[in-house]
Amino acid sequence: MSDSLVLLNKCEVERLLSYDELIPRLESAMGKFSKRDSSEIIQPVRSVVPIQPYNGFLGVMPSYMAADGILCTKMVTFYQRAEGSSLPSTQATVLLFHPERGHITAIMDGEAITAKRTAAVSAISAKLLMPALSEVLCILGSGQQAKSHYDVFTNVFKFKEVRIWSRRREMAQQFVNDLQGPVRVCSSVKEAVMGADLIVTATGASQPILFGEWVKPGAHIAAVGACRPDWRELDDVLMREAVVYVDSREGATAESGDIILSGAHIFAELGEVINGSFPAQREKTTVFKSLGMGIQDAVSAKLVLEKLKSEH
Ligand SMILES: NC(=O)C1=CN([C@@H]2O[C@H](COP(=O)(O)OP(=O)(O)OC[C@H]3O[C@@H](n4cnc5c(N)ncnc54)[C@H](O)[C@@H]3O)[C@@H](O)[C@H]2O)C=CC1
Ligand SMILES: O=C(O)C1=NCCCC1
Repeated sequence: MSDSLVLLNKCEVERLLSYDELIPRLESAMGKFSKRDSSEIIQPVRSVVPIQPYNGFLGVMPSYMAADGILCTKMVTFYQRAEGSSLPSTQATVLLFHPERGHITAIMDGEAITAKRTAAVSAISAKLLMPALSEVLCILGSGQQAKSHYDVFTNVFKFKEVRIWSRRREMAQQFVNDLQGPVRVCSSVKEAVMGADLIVTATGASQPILFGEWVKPGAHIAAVGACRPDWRELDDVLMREAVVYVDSREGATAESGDIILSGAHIFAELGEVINGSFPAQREKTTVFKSLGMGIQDAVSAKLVLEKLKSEH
């Protein structure tokens, strides 16, 4: 393959990015990030431009991973869409640069990267934090993230039961109709989460939808939505009673309404558990508050490019 600019669309990125290869790379990158060695990784907190009239925002997510030779940025927009809108809520493009020369080497779709790397990171949190015997998976939401989370969780783990809830029952039913495996559609969040061992919250909610009183003690919650300082998915009871893990302390304290507004204490970053500097308190109720990190996009994009090059 020559050194010319690589352009990749969503189908190509989806094809080239496998969870098997992505998960170990994300674990390694998050472990390194949590060591805070700026000669290894530079990743500022996401710059966010609110687009108030349309309930959206533009996020810019640069990162530099010196030892891995990755210089990258993602540009992502997120809009709170009306139910049933044909437009995607999350849209993104990832740029890779030549770290030494500074020119752009690849421009690729970031929607598939965002869907897969977010779900893969939640799978890492589940691997470390969900109860040792986890039989019931519950997903709240039926959009892009719900789908990628369903895919990775049912591939990596074995559940006896999978449940889904979505604001409109027909959206949850549609989600299930498009799948192979058995999934129970639930009529309320309470019905969906009671007794669940692993709960994924992947909604566009800005007010709490998941209440601590419904959550089984010891369950693990991978909280993916509510990525603005005034948005919530989880209530104060859950946030204060659970052991809270985050992807980045700086990101979580700047962007997570669930953390900022509840006053919850952040116990550790996932990377600190991966490093062994903080324990995985699997026997307790745990929340992993995910906001998304530039380095997750960077290692995903690098993997996509490596896979492409290996085919030529
Ligand atoms: N942590 C991370 O790294 C990332 C987080 N996200 C966040 O994940 C969430 C889901 O994103 P996508 O799946 O791309 O969006 P989507 O639009 O495809 O799906 C959103 C789902 O949330 C539901 N929903 C919307 N408003 C709701 C409300 N008020 N109450 C209950 N349910 C509601 C919709 O019915 C839909 O099922 C968003 O909050 C997004 O910002 C997205 C990308 C990465
Ligand atoms: O990390 C990301 O990418 C995103 N996080 C929050 C919502 C928009 C996309």
